[in-house]
Parts: sequence; C-alpha cells; structure tokens
Amino acid sequence: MLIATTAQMKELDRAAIEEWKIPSTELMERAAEGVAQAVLKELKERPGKSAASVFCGTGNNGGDGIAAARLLARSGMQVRAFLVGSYEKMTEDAKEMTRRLSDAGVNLEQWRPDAELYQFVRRSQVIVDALFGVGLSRPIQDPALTALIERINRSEALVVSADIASGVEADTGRILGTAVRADRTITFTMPKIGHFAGDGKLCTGRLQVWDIGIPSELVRQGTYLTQSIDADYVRGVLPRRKPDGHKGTFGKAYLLAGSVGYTGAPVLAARAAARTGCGLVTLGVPESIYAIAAGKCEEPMPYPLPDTKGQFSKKALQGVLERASGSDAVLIGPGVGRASEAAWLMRTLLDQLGVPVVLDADGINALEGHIDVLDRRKGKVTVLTPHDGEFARIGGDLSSGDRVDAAREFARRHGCYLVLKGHATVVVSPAGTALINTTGNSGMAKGGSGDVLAGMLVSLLAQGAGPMAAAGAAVWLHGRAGDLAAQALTEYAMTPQDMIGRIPAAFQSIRI
Ligand SMILES: NC(=O)C1=CN([C@@H]2O[C@H](COP(=O)(O)OP(=O)(O)OC[C@H]3O[C@@H](n4cnc5c(N)ncnc54)[C@H](O)[C@@H]3O)[C@@H](O)[C@H]2O)[C@@H](O)CC1
Ligand SMILES: [K+]
Repeated sequence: MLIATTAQMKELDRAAIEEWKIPSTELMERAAEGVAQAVLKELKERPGKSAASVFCGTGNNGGDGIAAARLLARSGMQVRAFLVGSYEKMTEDAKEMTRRLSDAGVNLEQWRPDAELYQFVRRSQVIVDALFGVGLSRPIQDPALTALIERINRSEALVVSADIASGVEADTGRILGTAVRADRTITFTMPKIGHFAGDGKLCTGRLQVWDIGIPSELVRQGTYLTQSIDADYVRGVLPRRKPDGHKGTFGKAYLLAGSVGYTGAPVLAARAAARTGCGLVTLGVPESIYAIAAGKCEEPMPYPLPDTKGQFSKKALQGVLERASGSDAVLIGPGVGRASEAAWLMRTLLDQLGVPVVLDADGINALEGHIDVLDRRKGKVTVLTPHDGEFARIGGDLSSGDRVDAAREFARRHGCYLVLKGHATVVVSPAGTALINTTGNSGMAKGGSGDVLAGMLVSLLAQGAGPMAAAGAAVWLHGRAGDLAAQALTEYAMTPQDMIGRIPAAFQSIRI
C-alpha cells in the first residue's frame, strides 16, 4: 500500500475542500462513518446492549470522534462522548459536530477523572480514541492526559482509534510521550508511516483504510516515496519464470560465508538461496569447514578456499574472483568472522566486483572504519542488511527514533540500498524510496534468521529482480515463512531451519 506523509494528507484535504468544493464537514462525517461502522461490525460478534466511551481532542480528530458518537448513539448504543481539552480550542468543524451531537440528544461532556465517569468507562465495551490524529505536534506531557491514556490501555474494552492511535507520530511511528494501544485503527484515505514503522506498529492493531471521498484524481497525482510491503507488492515484483528457461536463465548466486565456529550460517544462506528460485548457488567456504558444509549441501555447490586460523585468508581472493565475477549476484558475510585478513578480503571484493553485492553480518562489520569502500561503489548495486548494532557500527544514527529517516539518510549518503532489520524491517534506496515490511514475528529473533534472509535476497537479485524489488520481496517472504513457522511450531520452538522449510508455503500464499 502506498503511504502518505501528513503534509500530503493535509494537501489532499485542502485540495478536496478548496478546489473540489467538498465541505470539510462532509469529509468529517465520512471519516466518522468509517469509525462507527468498524465499531458496529465488531459488536455484531459481541451481542448485548453495548456502551461506548468516546474520547475527543480539540482538533479535527476529535471532530471525527464527536460525529462517530452521534452515529453510534443513533444505532442504539449507550454512548458518552468526552472532550479532553477546552471548548474554546476546538476547531470550527469539531464545534459543528458538537451541535449535531447535542441535536441528537447527546451532550459532549468535559472529561474529568472522577469516579462516576471512570465507572462508565469501565463498563464500556468499546472505547473510541479520537484524541489526536495527524496533528499531534509535540509530546503528550499533561499528567491528566497521560493518566487517561494509561487507563484506556489497561481497559478490557475494544479500543478503536480514529486515523491513528493517539500519541503516535504519523510520519515516523515514534511515540510522543505516551500512546494509546488500539485494537483497531480506521485511517482515512491512505495509511501513514506511523501505522507500520517503529513502536507505532504496536499501537495500531488491525488497520483499515477508509475512503472519505477525497477524489481519486487528487490521490493519484501525488508522488509517494514510501509503501508498505504486502502480498500484492511481492506478486507484482517477483521475477517471472520463463517456461522455456534453463538453470542459467534463473541466475547464478555466489555466496562467501562461514568460518570455524560458524558452520551453520553458510549452509542456511545457501539453502535459503536455493529454495528461493535461482538456478545455481555456489558457496565459497574456508577449507577448514569445507567437509562440514559439503555434507550439508545438496543443491548448493560448496568449494574450499584458503584460510588462516579458521577464517578466510588473503590468498582466497583469486579463487573468489574467478567464480564470483561470473555470477549474477554475490552475497558476502554470513558467519565470516572479523579477523583482519577475512575483513580485508571482503573489502577488496567490494572494490573489485562489478556485480550486485549483498553485504551481510561480518561483511558489514568489515566496513567499520572503512566506509570509503562503500562510497567507492556508488553506481554499482550494493545492498546492506544490518540489524541496529551493525548499522550503528558503520555510522548509522538511530538516535532520533525515526528508523525510516535514519535508513534513508544513510542510503543517500553512501549511495547504497539498505535493509534495516528489526520489528518492522525498512528497505530504502539511495534515491529515497522506502518500503516497510508487514510480516514477521519475535520467533524469528534467533541466530541464523539473518542468514536465511540474506540467502533469499541474493537469490532474487540473481534472478534479475531490481534491488528494491529483491529486498522487498525477500523480507516479506522471509517474514511470511516465519509467521507460518510460528503458527505450526510456536514462536518459542521455531528455528531458522523451519523457516527455510516454509519458503514454499510463503510463495504459495501470494498465489502466483
Ligand atoms: N479536512 C480534514 O483535514 C480532515 C481531517 N480529519 C481528521 O483530522 C485530523 C487532523 O486534525 P487536526 O489537524 O485538527 O489535528 P489533531 O486533531 O490531530 O490534533 C491537533 C490538536 O491537538 C493539539 N496538540 C498537538 N499535540 C498536542 C499535545 N502533545 N498535547 C496537547 N495538545 C496537542 C494541537 O494544538 C491541536 O489543537 C486527522 O487525523 C483526521 O482524523 C478527518 O476529519 C477528515 C477530514
Ligand atoms: K486518534
């Protein structure tokens, strides 16, 4: 799904209102309809005469809540709407919705933390969170508001947020002070980064995008730099398989991986590469572990390279170049170790190889203090797959808490593609486009999981996918395989090996 910034949302709203003459109150009514319908649909599954507490801020997000309160009251629910803030600060549209609410026989009540109100909130089946939307501009600090949000988060009611969970910064996914943890979020027109990225993802619950009547001509005019990765995206970018293709057609992947102590990483990466569709997988490993790797490889083709003390030595260079330069994509790094000769080898390969390179794990660590090697590759395709620690080691700055922006800044500066791994993995291009993944679970946070991803990624690159497509599809399929493994085996017991076994089912789930 394409993702809009708050500036783009404001511009869409402005153009709809000023140029298309759509009254802003009409947009607000449509937004409220989305929220009310989501609540009613949910309650169908929980029969009984239900009560709802609707918390409204003073901005237009509050206006959405006030209008939704009227629609819910009309449907027969017992509704109380609370204004959190002062009436004087309310926007004109929110005030208009307050009049409409009172015409319907419900008064907007000033929220105060007293026992009677809390009792009503406690027996509500539903809480509507319309405190802040995309207009949240500073951290929530007011103690009464913070206490209210904590109350909402402790309650057993179904929490439905209008547009975005209040407290989440729409353009980053950061939590500003504190935030509502919603079960459902109904967002308007287009999703925002905060629904998918960082802690915002945890606060969003199930996301639904609701059309509030902004003309599609206006929406289509925008240039959206960020999108979430879903099955449709992956289906659209996977390299097509030629019916008359042979193994050369589907690409040769070359992997440089492993060391004494890390015999699993090369095998996991190579198996994952073979499972993801490329024609040939060649695996260069230190000769000390060759016998072990060879014993575990069937489709991938392992071969030994000179090593010293169990890690690649400088003497391996020629042997790597001979095979790697003729391949379609190269993966460097899983389990290679950090000895100086191995690190030198990886940097020298980066300098000398012209083919697309995925740099993972110790391949990334080898750039610590040598980032100029990456800069020299500008113009060639380099995809880095760091987790936060590796990212920091090579100069990435996550201190702002804005992961998408931090990744973008790094990719732009160094002319590379970046897969910043984590709870919601972010993929960025040097041109500033970004993808945010939607699959995956905590069962994947185990040693070896990254090796599987790196193998999948180099396999897709070798098949001819562009770097963004290959990285986007790899992270989604990897997360999907992880979700399927968790379903069958639990997040506790699943292993990266189990994920490789579910790569086929991950492909099947996008119905290619
Ligand atoms: N025409 C439009 O613009 C539409 C807007 N809609 C809704 O309007 C929302 C945006 O409305 P607004 O721009 O009025 O913004 P919000 O309603 O999100 O919040 C802005 C208000 O909160 C205050 N505020 C910001 N941060 C605060 C903090 N930390 N502590 C206390 N107060 C704080 C601001 O001073 C302002 O009064 C959207 O998210 C959406 O829900 C929808 O009604 C659809 C149409
Ligand atoms: K909200």
